[in-house]
Amino acid sequence: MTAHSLPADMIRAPSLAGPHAGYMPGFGNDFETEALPGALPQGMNSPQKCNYGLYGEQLSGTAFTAPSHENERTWCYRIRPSVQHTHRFTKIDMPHWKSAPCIDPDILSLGQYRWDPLPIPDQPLTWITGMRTMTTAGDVNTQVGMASHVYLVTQSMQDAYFFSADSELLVVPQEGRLRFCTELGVIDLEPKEIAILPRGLVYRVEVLEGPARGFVCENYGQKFTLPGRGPIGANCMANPRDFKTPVAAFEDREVPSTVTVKWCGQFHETRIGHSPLDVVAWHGNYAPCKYDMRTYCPVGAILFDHPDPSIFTVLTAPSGIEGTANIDFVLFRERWMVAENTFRPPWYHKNVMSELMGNIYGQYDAKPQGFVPGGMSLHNCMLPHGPDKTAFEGASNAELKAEKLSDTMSFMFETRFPQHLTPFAAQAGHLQEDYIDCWGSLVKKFDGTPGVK
Ligand SMILES: O=C(O)Cc1cc(O)ccc1O
Ligand SMILES: [Fe+2]
Repeated sequence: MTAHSLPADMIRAPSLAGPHAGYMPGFGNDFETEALPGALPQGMNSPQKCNYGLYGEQLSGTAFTAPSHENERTWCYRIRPSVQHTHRFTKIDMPHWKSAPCIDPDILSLGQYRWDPLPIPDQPLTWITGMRTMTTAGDVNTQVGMASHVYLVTQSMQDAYFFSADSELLVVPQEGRLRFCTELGVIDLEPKEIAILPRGLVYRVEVLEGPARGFVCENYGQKFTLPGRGPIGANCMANPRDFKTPVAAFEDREVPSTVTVKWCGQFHETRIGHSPLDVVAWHGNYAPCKYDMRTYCPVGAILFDHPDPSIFTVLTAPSGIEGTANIDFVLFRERWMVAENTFRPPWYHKNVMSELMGNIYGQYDAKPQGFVPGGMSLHNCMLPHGPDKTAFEGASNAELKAEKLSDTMSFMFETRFPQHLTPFAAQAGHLQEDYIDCWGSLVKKFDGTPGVK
């Protein structure tokens, strides 16, 4: 038997050309792809015998009976069925990867918080051991809410694989380049891109350029989807064709390996004698993808006022309450500011939703200092926030000519649930103890007399 190891001997479907040869365009499309000719059954899912001696297996991402437009599943044709990749589990400790509910009565999550970038430590850290949970919200057992993490990765996973039964992972790199070798193909990821790794998908993470740091939104609930654009129409914001799903690629490798599974907030390990990335062909709409945020087409104020930041939603994960997301992923990227007679930065705000922000690069308009690349902030449910003193005074007195906000990319994970700080986030040396002082020097201008102050 020949051994095909990823990425050196990666087997690609030969039919795709162009700059994205390893990827297929579209969001949630019904894709089909095969790494060996004729491996994918045509016209049916379950032939009596599959070509190449492959096993047919369905991966269900939604309930069988979910409405057709939301129903997601993928048919995999693989060297071994998954039951041979995951059995006889042993519980293992992963002390820094927490799940909701993770509420410590001694930790005050009520507040506005900001963190400097997490320093990358000297010790070797993989995708699993390098995950540092900052906040949790909702409940992993009832499949509502989310967790936010920072990943610090210095080492590739070797003969080691992972899947989360708890969650879909939205990955937002900030530094370094990673390769996700998944059951359904290979995704290379770098800053300015994001990836979505579906619940249950098995993968290994390699470091292409390290160290790697970034943010993860772990979504316990319904899958991320594109927001409705309403009157904006059929174009702009995130366009479906800019999402890229990898073509089929497989490994036929017989080596002692481990599979780590996250299940109901706990970690378990299973030992097997081969690579589980053995899907030779697949078809369906439940698959990983990546998206280049430079293709996000922002729509905003072209005459006056500052619209709600929901105008910049890239992806939304519904909660079951219409218009009230389990999670919105919102992008603040470079754009023109042209609004007349307007205070242009984000306004002061109290929000029923809780807002966790991260800076990928550059300067965020509401916080010219302190919110730095790799840093994060949390404005929890109904906790006031807004421009700091410098941003307020600057924007209140600026000449309102057309201005390009260049060299800037920040994002927000916004959830309907309060977010609770983990012990790590509350005690970390990179927590900025003086964050709230950024509003302390805002002066009272009101003196009872009319007129612009
Ligand atoms: O800066 C923030 O915290 C997020 C935010 C963005 C925006 O455009 C309006 C309000 C708001 O809170
Ligand atoms: Fe806000």
